[in-house]
Amino acid sequence: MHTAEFLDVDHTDISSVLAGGYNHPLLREWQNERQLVKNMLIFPLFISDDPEDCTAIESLPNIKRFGVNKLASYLRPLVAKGLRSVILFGVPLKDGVKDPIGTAADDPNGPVIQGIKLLRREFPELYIMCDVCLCEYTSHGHCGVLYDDGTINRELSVSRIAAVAVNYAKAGAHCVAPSDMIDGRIKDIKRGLIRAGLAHKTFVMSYAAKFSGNLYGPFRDAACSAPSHGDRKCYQLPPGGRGLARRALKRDVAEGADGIIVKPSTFYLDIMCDASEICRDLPICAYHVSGEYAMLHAAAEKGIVDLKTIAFESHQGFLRAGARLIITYLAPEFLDWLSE
Ligand SMILES: NCC(=O)CCC(=O)O
Ligand SMILES: [Zn+2]
Ligand SMILES: [Zn+2]
Repeated sequence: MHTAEFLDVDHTDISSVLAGGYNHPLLREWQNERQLVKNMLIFPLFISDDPEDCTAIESLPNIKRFGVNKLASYLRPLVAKGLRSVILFGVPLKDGVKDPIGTAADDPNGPVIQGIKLLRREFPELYIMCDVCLCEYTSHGHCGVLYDDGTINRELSVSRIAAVAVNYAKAGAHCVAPSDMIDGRIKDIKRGLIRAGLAHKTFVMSYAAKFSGNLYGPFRDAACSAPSHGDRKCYQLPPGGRGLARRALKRDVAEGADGIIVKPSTFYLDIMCDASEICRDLPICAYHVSGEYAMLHAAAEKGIVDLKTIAFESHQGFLRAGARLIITYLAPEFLDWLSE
């Protein structure tokens, strides 16, 4: 019979042995440059203008759209489990509320302003962020105000978006997060907040590197915000545009952004890494978007991945790439997993 041999090699190369660095569960935790913890999680909330709304979104498993009367009872158990922050998206459902300039975005009786006030009252410790964009509220579904030829009117868009941001801050939002990607809005929002006497207590979180792509579909179902014509490729970044993202990051830091969002997350880890280098003094936030979330769920349902394992693996990747915060639809699951 053949006898297996062991090769007698010189073992003096001690630096080749890495396993001793992670052979114990505690060591594997020590190897994390950043540990995923509950205070990093920001949970997106869709609030509609039907106060009694409680609608499941088919393409976004486990996520519902709520009216203001249904929000508190849904959130209370999550806050009790350690949820520290939410980001609000308004969804106007009523006929005739959308117009070319997104008037409904900061309607004092609209879902976002009413939602801010309710959450501040019901959950004094909860940090309230507001997505700021016009696309949910414009009749054409674009993120800004348009010229007659359908292109973005930058000046009008930015001044409208800045007004909306200031009105959210006036209503009590702790943080405004403009997601429109129209040039120059950070500067104008910051100036508007200073003029309103709110800049010292309002965090401006810029979606500085938001890429146009195929991952926002379920969100558009939830927020009813698909553009009625054209696409967003002239203001959101092209997926290959790493250089453009670096320029946008530098620009938004120079305009006074307090924090930076990279969106989507999984396919843009190089951008997160760039952001943590370019914006090293600011917290970087990854946005694990609706399409990424829906894909993980679909793969888990098919038995291709285990949801919990893949959730930790993907979100750990964002932290490794430089993110410190994560906007994620998986926040409720993570609150349970991190309590185990
Ligand atoms: N401003 C938010 C989006 O554009 C979409 C996010 C998502 O797909 O989850
Ligand atoms: Zn938008
Ligand atoms: Zn958006």
